[in-house]
Parts: sequence; structure tokens; C-alpha cells
Amino acid sequence: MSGKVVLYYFDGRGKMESIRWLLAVAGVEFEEVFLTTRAQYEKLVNDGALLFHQVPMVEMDGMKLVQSKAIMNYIAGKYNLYGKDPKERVMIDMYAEAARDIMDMISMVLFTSPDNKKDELEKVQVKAKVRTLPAFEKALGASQFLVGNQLSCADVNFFEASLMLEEVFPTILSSFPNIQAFQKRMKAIPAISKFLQPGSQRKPLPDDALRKTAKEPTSLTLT
Ligand SMILES: N[C@@H](CCC(=O)N[C@@H](CS)C(=O)NCC(=O)O)C(=O)O
Repeated sequence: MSGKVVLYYFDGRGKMESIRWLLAVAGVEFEEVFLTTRAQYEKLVNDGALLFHQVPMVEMDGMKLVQSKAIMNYIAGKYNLYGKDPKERVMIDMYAEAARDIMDMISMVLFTSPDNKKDELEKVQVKAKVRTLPAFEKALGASQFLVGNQLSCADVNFFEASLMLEEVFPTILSSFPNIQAFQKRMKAIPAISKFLQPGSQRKPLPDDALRKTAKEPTSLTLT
């Protein structure tokens, strides 16, 4: 195994996108192998590369890492994005999980049938406005970072989630000034500004083609 970081997943966001974000913010260059056929996935399984027969898988530091949260925690720990002590880490995990809840809810709705999509999206919007965003707004009113006095993976995960929310509900942040100010600070970080440029390894929202691929019987479940 070379020293390169290599990501194995679909050519879409799914469970890999937050890993891409963390690597980008940590300034780690990575290559990607996009799985487009069931045969590619089966080869990885037969080669023993997927501990639980699932992707995302990340080759890094001589290891084949699976389980997206474990991978993110490893990157966060290695690149000083995981707080200074257990109390900070548990707070980081709490905010990071809430950010992922939002992204998972949106992704699920985008993969549901067009008939239910409008109602389901409205439910997500209400949950985000009532439950999640006020907690982030409060935390960001007290400090420029969600936890402690330095950038953490919680900030990165929430920034990603806030952009995703705006992709689906363009005005959702209008009543959350601290989150808007946070977005502005995050966009000014050079690694983030670079990742937001067109042509970066950031993936778009799933489009119809990706949704179709994910639903084919030969493909893996994409969530
Ligand atoms: N808990 C795992 C779940 C991974 C997962 O569900 N991966 C799907 C693709 S998004 C997969 O590999 N499906 C193939 C299968 O389970 O047969 C994680 O977070 O990495």
C-alpha cells in the first residue's frame, strides 16, 4: 500500500462526502476510486478490503478504514480537529451527530419518490428550524467555534450541513445571524475556499442519474 490516501465509494456524496470535507480542511490530498459496477465492489470484498463488506473505505496510513464515523474520528484526531480533552470531544460528537442527522434526513428525502418529496422536505425544514438550528445559533453566539477555542470537525460537519440546508431551502438561515457569520468565517479559511471552488473534489447534490443508478438492482444501497 502506498502512502497515498485513496477513497473508495460512488461518484456522489452519500456517506463519503463528510470524509472528503474533513480531508480537504485538514489539507490532505486524496485520490478516489469510484465504484460504478457491482463487480468492483465484489472484488474489494473478495480481496478482504472491506471489513464489513461496506463502503466508504479509505486507504490511509497503511490501513483500510471502514465505518464512516470511525474514519472521520480518525482524521479529526490525527489533524487536531477533535478538541483537547474528553469533555470537548463529547460536545464535538454531539454537534457533529446533529449536523449529520440533518444531512441524512435531506439525503433520505432526495431519494424518496417524487410524490412524497414535497411533504417530507417540509418536515425536514421544520425539524431543522425548530430543533437543530436554534442550538447551533446559540452556541455560535457565545463563541466563534462550536466547541472550545479552535476549529473542530463539528464546525466542519455543521458548515457542510448548513450549505446543504441552503441548497434545499435557500432562505432557511435568514433568521440565524450567528450561523450566517459562522459561514462567512468558514468560507474565509483557505482550504475551505479552495474546496468550494468549481472543479474541486466536492460532490453535487444527487441528481436524477445518480438516484437511478442507486436504485438499480445491481447497485449498492446509496444513502
Ligand atoms: N455504518 C456504515 C454503513 C455503510 C453503508 O451502509 N454502506 C453502503 C453504501 S452507502 C454499502 O456499502 N452497502 C452495501 C451493502 O451493505 O451490501 C458507515 O457509516 O460506513
